[in-house]
Amino acid sequence: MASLTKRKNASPQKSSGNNNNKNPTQTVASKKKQKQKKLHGLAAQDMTRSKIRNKLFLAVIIYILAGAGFLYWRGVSTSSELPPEVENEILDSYPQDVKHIEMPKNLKKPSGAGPAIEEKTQMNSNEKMSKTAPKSDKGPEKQEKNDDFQVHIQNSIKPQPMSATKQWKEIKYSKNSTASHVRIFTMDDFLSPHECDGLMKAHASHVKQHSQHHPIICFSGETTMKEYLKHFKISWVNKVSENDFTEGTYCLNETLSSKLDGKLLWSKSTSFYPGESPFSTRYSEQVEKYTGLDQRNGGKFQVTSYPENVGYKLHTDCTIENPDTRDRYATILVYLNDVVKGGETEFTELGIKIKPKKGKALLWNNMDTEGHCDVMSHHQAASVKIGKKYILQRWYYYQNFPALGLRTPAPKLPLRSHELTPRVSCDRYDSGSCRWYDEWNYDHLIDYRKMHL
Ligand SMILES: O=C(O)CCC(=O)C(=O)O
Ligand SMILES: [Fe+2]
Repeated sequence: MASLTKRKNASPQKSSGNNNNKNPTQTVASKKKQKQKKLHGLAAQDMTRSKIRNKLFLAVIIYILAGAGFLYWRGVSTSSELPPEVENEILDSYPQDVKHIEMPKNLKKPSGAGPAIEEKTQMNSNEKMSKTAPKSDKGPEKQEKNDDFQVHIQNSIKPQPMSATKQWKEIKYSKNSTASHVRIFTMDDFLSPHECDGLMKAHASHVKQHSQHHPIICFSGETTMKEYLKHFKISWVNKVSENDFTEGTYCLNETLSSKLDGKLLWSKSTSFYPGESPFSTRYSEQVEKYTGLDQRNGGKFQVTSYPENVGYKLHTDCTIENPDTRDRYATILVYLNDVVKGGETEFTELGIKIKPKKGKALLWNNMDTEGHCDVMSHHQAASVKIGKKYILQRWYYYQNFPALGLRTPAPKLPLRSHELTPRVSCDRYDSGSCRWYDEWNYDHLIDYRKMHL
C-alpha cells in the first residue's frame, strides 16, 4: 500500500496541476523554461527516433543477409541432386540381395532413367531385408571397379570394458546353445541420459516436421498389401488392385495412402549418417573402441520410436542364404528410454529376452565368422504394452562397400506432391512390420546438427 501512494505522488500530471498558486513572473519564467525543456525534449525524441530507425534498418539488413546465407547453406548442404556418376556408383555398390527383389508388373521405365531408379525405389520399400535371399549367382564383384576402395571385412566382436563399472555382460542362452554362432552382450549406461534425451528430442522434432502430410504407404508386394489391409480390418481391401500402386512401385497412390493413415499401425524411424553431427562421430569412435566394430563398416544411425501396441515381427537383420557378404554382420542397439511394459527384444531361438532400459546397449552378431547369416539370430521387438519405446540402432556389415554410410539420393518414384512427405514401408507380412521413414529428403541433417549432443 505504502509504495502505491508514493508512486501516485510522483506522477508528473499531479505536480503540473498545482501551478495555480505561483506568482506571474515566476509563471512566465517557468513557462519559458518549460518551452525550452519541451523543445529540448522534442529534439532528444527526434534523435532517439532516428537512432531507433537506424538500428531497425541495420537489423533488417542483417536479417536479410543471414536469411540469404542460411538458404544458400541449406541449398549447398542438403541438395538432393548428386552428380550422375556418384549416383551410379552408389547404386552399383548396393548388395546383390537388395537388387534382386521382385519388381512390380506394371513397371514402366521412366524415360531417360536406367534400371537404377526402379531399384532405388524398390530399395526404399524394402528397408528390412527378407528372411531368405532371392537366388543370385552374382557375388560382390562389382566392388573391384572402385580402384580407391579398400574392401574391409568385419567378422568378430571384441567387447572391451568402458570403465570399472561399465562392463559388457554376455547373455547366456537358455536353448540351442551348441547350434549358434551368435553372441549377445549388454552394457548399462553405454549412453548418458543427456545423450538419450537429445536423440529422442531430435527424432521427435523430425517426426513432427514430416508429419504435416500423410505418408505414402509402400508394401513389398501386392499380396503383402492385402495381408496388411486384412490384418487392420480395412473394409475396402478387396477393391484395391495393382492399378492403385503408383507407377513403378508397390506404393499406394496418395489418395489411398491417406485413407490408411491412422488405420494402420507403425513404428517411426529417422536416420542420420556418419559425419553429420558431432554425436555421430563420437558414437562411431566409442562403438569401435568398446566393441571392436570398425566404423568403416557401419551404416546409417537409425532412431526408432514405437507407440503402444506396436513392435516388429520376428526377423533376422541379415539375409539367410545370401551369397553376398555385404550384409549386416552385427547390430548395436541402445535403448533410449525405460518402457513401462512390453517392448523387449527377444531372441526366440536362444530363449533370450532383453528389457529396455535407458542408456543400455545390446550388441550381437548376426553372421558367423565366414559371413553366413545365422538363423539363430532371429529376433523380434515385442509390442509395447504401456508407454513408448525409443532405440538407436546401427548395423555393421561383414564386408563393406562404397555406398555404405552414405545418404542415398531421394528416389524420383513414387511421385510426391510435397517434399516432406514421409513414407511407410510394410515389409513381408510374416517376417516384417510397417515402419515410417523420413528419408525422401535430407533436411533432418540440420536437426541432428542442431542438437549438439
Ligand atoms: O526394437 C527392438 O528391440 C529391435 C528392433 C529390430 O530388431 C530392428 O529394427 O531390426
Ligand atoms: Fe532387427
